[in-house]
Amino acid sequence: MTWQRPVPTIGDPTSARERAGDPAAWALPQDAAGLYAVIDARRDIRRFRPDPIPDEVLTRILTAAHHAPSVGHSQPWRFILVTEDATRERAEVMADRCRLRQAAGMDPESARRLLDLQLDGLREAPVGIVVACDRRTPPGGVLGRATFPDADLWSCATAIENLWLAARAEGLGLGWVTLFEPDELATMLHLPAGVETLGWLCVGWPDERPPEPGLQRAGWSRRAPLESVVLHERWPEEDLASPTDHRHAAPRGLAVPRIHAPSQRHVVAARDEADELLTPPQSLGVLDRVADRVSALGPGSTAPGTLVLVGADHPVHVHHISAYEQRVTGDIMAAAVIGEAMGAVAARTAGLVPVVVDAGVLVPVEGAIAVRPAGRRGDLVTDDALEPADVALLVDAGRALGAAGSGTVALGEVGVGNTTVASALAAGLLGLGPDEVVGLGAGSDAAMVDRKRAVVAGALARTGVTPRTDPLVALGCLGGPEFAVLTGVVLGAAQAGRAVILDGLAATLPGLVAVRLEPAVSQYLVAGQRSREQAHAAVLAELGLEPLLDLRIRSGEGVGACLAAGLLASVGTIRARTGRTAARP
Ligand SMILES: Cc1cc2ncn([C@H]3O[C@H](COP(=O)(O)O)[C@@H](O)[C@H]3O)c2cc1C
Ligand SMILES: O=C(O)c1cccnc1
Repeated sequence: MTWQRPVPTIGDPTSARERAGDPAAWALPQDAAGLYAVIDARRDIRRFRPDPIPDEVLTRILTAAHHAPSVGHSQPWRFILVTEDATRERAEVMADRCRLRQAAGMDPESARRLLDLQLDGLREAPVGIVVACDRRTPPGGVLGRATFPDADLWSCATAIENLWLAARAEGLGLGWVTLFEPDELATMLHLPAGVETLGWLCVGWPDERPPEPGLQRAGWSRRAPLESVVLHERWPEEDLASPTDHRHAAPRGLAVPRIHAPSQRHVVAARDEADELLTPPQSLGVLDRVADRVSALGPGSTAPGTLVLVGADHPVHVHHISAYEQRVTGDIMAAAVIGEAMGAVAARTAGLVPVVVDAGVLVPVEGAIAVRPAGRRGDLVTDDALEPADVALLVDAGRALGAAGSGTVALGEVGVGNTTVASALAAGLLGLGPDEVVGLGAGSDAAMVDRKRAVVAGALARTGVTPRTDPLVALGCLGGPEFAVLTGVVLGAAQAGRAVILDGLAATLPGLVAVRLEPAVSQYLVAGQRSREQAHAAVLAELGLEPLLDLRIRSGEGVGACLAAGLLASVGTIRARTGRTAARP
């Protein structure tokens, strides 16, 4: 039956249905015209009347500044109000010194114009507002600053713009002066280390009412046409110095057909639908985020599909980097064929069909799909893992496997010694050192961990793989057959519109390789779990994925991915069966 929608009494009362019905209803039509008029009429004011600014007006414009956006809501701005004559006079002297110094380095015409610029506002304006940014919180501690450490300064700049527009609406003039040595200004105002200024704002009743920007009227510069600053899709080719100017060189080698992310329309539709359930929006947390993304792939996309379990042996085993003999790989694969390996059992338990692929197990696995490399196999330290032709072949075979079937695709791997391979590949793809990637695998002791690190270091030194290396080349140098086949599985599944559920480290790296080849693949990836392997967290972070399970799983074989697939399927069922709500009649 249909239930009345529970409307929250706090926060956002609107429903997805209302928002879909009138996406523009958030507008403030009665205010928009005024806002545009103020933006248009804002000027940099350099001449001021000495009349005081009423306190309530000053408070209003400072409030507008304080309501600016800030990175991670850090509110790093500080507004130092300067009214003492002595300080304002010293500031003017400081600015004059800078002006002369800067003019000395200019051509005579530009210098003359700079010298003609009015700076008297520093002394004339009744209030100086020095905007300072308190940068003493380390960037990593502020949401959004770890990646853009200067975002705190930009936040302060947005506060200045708010202040400026509010001042203009009040009829006040504002001039932003940056002709200072920042340290000199900071010293004068006793700013502590770690607090930076963005300059001095002269604020007061204007003694000029310029209809156009002063520098434009003075012939200094003109407003560029809008078309010259709005670019479409990417930086124009003709402006790049050389083809190698691209920061991300297109991967060469295998031609990969383009994969498209699900359309934004479908993503929003999936979220709209979830919003009508008789539960608070996004109440299932990470599961809801993942289910929204997967549901956008179409009906049945959260249903359990297949576990593609790929096994291979590794020449790197000669370096004594696994606690187990190589023949274990074949045993586990044989058990998988008859449904007794843990991964195969986990798949069946979650309603997934196991597909067992022999990608180069020492002794061929009877009953498995054979996709075995034909060429040389190397130990990473003295030779590449795979020849390029085999990489291409294995990726292509994986593609077909990923595309076959419906519902989710879970990734699984078996390969004694492959956590060493996975660590080397992770180090190459992420630019990390051996200490940051090597983990315990199926059970290493300290001496074995040391050998694993030495192998990774040797492999990196020999191949020189970096995050810029063509990812397929990296697979050949540092990967292995199961990594190549699973990369193809990811590409094929994404192309077929199926969600891919990643497992542990070795069954997550193929997701990263595929994303490097085709960025849109990321929209199809689900992190099933975060395993115990050291590098796994870094790889998931690079993919921007939050795992569904974080249980220190170290089974490999796709067990974690299958458990997560079951969870995701449950969420699909829960969503399908939970009552729908409607707006109040
Ligand atoms: C009985 C057994 C079953 C496994 N199933 C998966 N793995 C897991 O451990 C192996 C990688 O660890 P390392 O790099 O330390 O050798 C891979 O086969 C992986 O899937 C297994 C390991 C063992 C021993
Ligand atoms: O991270 C994993 O998936 C893992 C860890 C140990 C052994 N095999 C796999």
